[in-house]
Amino acid sequence: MLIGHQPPEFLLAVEGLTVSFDGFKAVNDLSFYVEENEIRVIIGPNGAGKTTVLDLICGKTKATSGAIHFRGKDLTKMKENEIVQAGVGRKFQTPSIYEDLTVFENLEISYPQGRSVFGALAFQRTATVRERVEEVAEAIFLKDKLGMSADLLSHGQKQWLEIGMLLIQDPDLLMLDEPVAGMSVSERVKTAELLHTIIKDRSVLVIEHDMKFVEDIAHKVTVLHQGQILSEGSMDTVKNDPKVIEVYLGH
Ligand SMILES: Nc1ncnc2c1ncn2[C@@H]1O[C@H](COP(=O)(O)OP(=O)(O)OP(=O)(O)O)[C@@H](O)[C@H]1O
Repeated sequence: MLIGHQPPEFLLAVEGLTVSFDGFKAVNDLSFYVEENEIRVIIGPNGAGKTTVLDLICGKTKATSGAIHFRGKDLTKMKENEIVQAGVGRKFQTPSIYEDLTVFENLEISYPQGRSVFGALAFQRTATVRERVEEVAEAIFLKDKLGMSADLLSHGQKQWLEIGMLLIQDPDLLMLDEPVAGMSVSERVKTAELLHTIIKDRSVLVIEHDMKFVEDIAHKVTVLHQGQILSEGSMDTVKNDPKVIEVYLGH
């Protein structure tokens, strides 16, 4: 080894990850590495294993073999709640916000301190919590909607609110499954802006089919096919890769 040469520091190192469902390998000996402050996008045809990869990272699905290193821990050995505590936040495709609460209350109950033994809603509204709620609301473009009942938000605003509910927990890795599905063009542009702002303090792993959006956000793209990497690199590299055109982009 060269003197003074440091191995690169990855926030997330997925190594040899495999999961079999009744003998079918949905993810097959997969390895990829995400750096600090990186926006990584996973693309690929239907059934490629994209959602399963996020399920494995957040502990919803248990790996058959392989490792997922995150901040010195192997996530494959941890329970879902421990993985959240370790700093991994995951947003699913459908927003799961509390429709009958206001935007403020949705953010407030997601503040980590809210999950105390006294119950999520009973804790005191400290100045710190209010400040943090306002800061997050501003980032997700909902500062002027804090008092609004969440059921009155547009679909895109509900998606942002859910991202906000994860951001308030300050995860080091935020995983988003098709965050701009169903959003208007202007909402997509603002979501790209939001992701570029929030990676100052974290990395983001996104599954997405909207290639314009991928182009706007991705530092690096991983193309999955049949549970394995078909191609990886910059958007330019992967979109000009004949293998990617053949199995995905050409359709
Ligand atoms: N719990 C499970 N049991 C059995 N098979 C599963 C399970 N979860 C996923 N699969 C299968 O694994 C494969 C990969 O599914 P996955 O949802 O990860 O694909 P995807 O790339 O996210 O697809 P899409 O773009 O359609 O969401 C599919 O063939 C799916 O049917």
